[in-house]
Amino acid sequence: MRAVRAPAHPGRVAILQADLLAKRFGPVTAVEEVSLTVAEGEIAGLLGPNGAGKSTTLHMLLGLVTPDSGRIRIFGLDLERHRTEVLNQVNFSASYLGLPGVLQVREVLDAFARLYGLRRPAGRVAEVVELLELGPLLRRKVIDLSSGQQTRVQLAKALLNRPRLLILDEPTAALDPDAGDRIRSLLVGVAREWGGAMLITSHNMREVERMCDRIHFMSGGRIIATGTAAELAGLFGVADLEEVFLKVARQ
Ligand SMILES: Nc1ncnc2c1ncn2[C@@H]1O[C@H](COP(=O)(O)OP(=O)(O)OP(=O)(O)O)[C@@H](O)[C@H]1O
Repeated sequence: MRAVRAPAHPGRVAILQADLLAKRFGPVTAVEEVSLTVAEGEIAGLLGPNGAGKSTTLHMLLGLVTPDSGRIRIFGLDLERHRTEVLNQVNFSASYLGLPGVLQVREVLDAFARLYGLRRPAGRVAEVVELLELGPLLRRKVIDLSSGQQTRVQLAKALLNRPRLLILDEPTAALDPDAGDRIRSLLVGVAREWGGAMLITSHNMREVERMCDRIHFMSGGRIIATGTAAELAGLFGVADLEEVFLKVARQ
C-alpha cells in the first residue's frame, strides 16, 4: 500500500524522531520498521486496530521497552545516551497506569511534584489542580475515585513538569462525552500555549480528527500511512477516519 507522508510543519524543530524501530516478543513481531517524527507544537496521533503495535511503540519512545533495533532522538538527543536529561522533560499518561490508591489526590500530586524536582512545587500543583478542576477531589483517596476522575488525576500528574513532549495512551477512554470534550480542549490549549509536542493513541476517531495535526496509522506492527485525517480518507477512498479505520481493521 502506498503511504502518504505529509510534512506537517515544514521548518519546525523535530521534538521526537524515531527511525526504523523494531521490537519482537518471542515469536511475536510487535513493531517493525516504525519511523515517525513529531514537531514542536504538533499533536500527532498514533492509530491502529488492537494489537497493531501502538503501546509497544509508545513504550519504546518512553524508554520503558528497549527496541531490538532503530534509533530514538528526543529534543535532538539520543534517548539511550541522554536518558535522564530527556525523560525529565517528557511525561506520559495512560489509564492502565495505576496511581497509589491509598493516597489522597493532593498527596499524589505533591509526591510527583517532589519526584520531578520542581522549583515551586506548591504553585505548580495549584495550577494543575485548577486546570483539571480537581479542587473538590483533593482530600479524596485515589482508590475511591471513579475511573474518569482518576484519569483527570493522571493527566494532572502528567502536566506537572510542563513536559516538552507529552505522550498519552488513550487519554479520554474513561471519560464521559462532556468530560472528554473538556479534556480535549484543554490538551489542545496546552499544546498551543506551551509549544510542546504531543503523541496520542485513541480509538475515538472524532477525537483524533479534532485534535491531531497529523496521524500515523499502524497495522501489523508497521506504519502504513501518515497524513492529516482528510489525506488518509482520500488515500483510502473513504469519507472519514472512522471508515479508514474500519477498512484497515477488516482487511
Ligand atoms: N510484553 C509483551 N509480551 C509479549 N507480547 C507482547 C507484549 N507486549 C505486546 N505484545 C504483543 O505485541 C503486539 C502489539 O501489542 P501492543 O500492545 O503494542 O498493541 P496496541 O496497538 O497497543 O493494541 P491495543 O489497541 O489493543 O492496546 C500484540 O500482538 C501483543 O500481544
